[in-house]
Amino acid sequence: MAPLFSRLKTLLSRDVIISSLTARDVRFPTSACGTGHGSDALHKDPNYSAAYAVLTAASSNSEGGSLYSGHGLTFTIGRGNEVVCAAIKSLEPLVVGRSLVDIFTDFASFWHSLTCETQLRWIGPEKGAIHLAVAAVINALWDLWGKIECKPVWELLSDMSPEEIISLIDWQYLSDAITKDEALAILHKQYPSRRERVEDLKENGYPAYITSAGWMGYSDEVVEERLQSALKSGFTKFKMKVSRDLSVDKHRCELIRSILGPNVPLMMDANQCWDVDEAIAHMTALSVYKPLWIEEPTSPDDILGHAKIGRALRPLGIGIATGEHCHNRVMFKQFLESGAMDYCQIDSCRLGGINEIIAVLLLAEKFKVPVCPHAGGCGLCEMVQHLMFFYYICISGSKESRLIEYADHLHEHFVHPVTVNNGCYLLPTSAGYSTEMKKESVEEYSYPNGPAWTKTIS
Ligand SMILES: C[C@H](O)[C@@H](O)[C@@H](O)[C@H](O)C(=O)O
Ligand SMILES: [Mg+2]
Repeated sequence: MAPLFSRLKTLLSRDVIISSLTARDVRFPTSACGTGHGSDALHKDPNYSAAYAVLTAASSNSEGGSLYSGHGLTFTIGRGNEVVCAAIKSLEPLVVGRSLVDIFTDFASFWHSLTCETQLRWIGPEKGAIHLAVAAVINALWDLWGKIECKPVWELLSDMSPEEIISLIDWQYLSDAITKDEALAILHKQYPSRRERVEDLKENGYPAYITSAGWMGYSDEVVEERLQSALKSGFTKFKMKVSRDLSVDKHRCELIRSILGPNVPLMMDANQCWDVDEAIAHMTALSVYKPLWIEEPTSPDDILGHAKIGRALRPLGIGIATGEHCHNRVMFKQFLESGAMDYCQIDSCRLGGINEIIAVLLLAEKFKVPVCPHAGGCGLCEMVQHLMFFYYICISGSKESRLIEYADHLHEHFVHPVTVNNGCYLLPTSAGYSTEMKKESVEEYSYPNGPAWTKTIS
């Protein structure tokens, strides 16, 4: 029996079960009054939202209240939230009544039981609203586990042995690209030096780039003001949105480069707005502004298209970044194996939560593609910090070419929001996955009956 699992059995008896699962539809009116927050070429009016899953755990033998609660979420940009909340409710019979010890000591089987339930899998499999719902539930379980162990999730993961980490993954569909032995070798390589990297993180944090200075809907004045303030607070790397309109993009590039200078790293994000050949033509025209990468240049499902764009743009010094809409490990496997992705942008709740994300982090390491996770949104920064700290400590062993995205929105609604100082994420110390939202925020922004919405609607 692995040490972590025996310790878990001393902390919890088998009769501690999941006693309830609720889904709350929490939406923030970020697009109200045409603020432009979060907007891009295709998503012009996002209302950043969380399909918020709350799990409670209690002893099945007592009348008493719950012992623990875990909070998880998946990110949507508004109306889709109702579909994901309904999908979370559909998972309830697979979750409520299950023993926590059974779940955590064979987490891969539990994960598989959610993604492969014989009738629900038809509306995926492992994609779309049902997979987002799995992510919310799995994220809530990790938050719960961290709280039981009194550790932030990055630390819970980084204290696991390579074998324990491997046991979290559902290996189905992966064996042609990475074997368990190869994954173990990656983890064992970094094992002896884990402590050094924890110390480094405590001292220096982890470098971030900022997105929220360059949303599509911002006026020139707002872009300028936000860039200046980001520079002042210590950011040194930036991302801007690009669109189908080349003259608008050139104008914004001129503006942004005039403020940042020619050499500050600048990323561009097209949010899927071009066909493959259009992407090549558009980015060739923007190459004078020296973007480090072009993100989501075309359909997120078009692996061969990304490969073609990459072949055309790499000679111009532009890499291909994608992944925020890449819905499962099988898609990532193909992107990585075919050289269609230069920066791997896992999303903390597009994939089915931490268990599947670890599989992708290991795949990316095997194919030597740096991971720069998608964040921002609502609660994504809170989650990805744990994933990147774990990735650095246990898998990559290096910060080179690997950045965490940061956007400056909605952190105030979380009980333990991220702390970013001088352009770097700092190590979180509170137990769990940083996913718990403030009760008053959940009430205020519950859709459609929370005061924030009744005021807007009436
Ligand atoms: C609608 C959203 O804000 C997206 O524009 C955002 O997630 C973006 O793609 C990003 O990379 O941060
Ligand atoms: Mg993006």
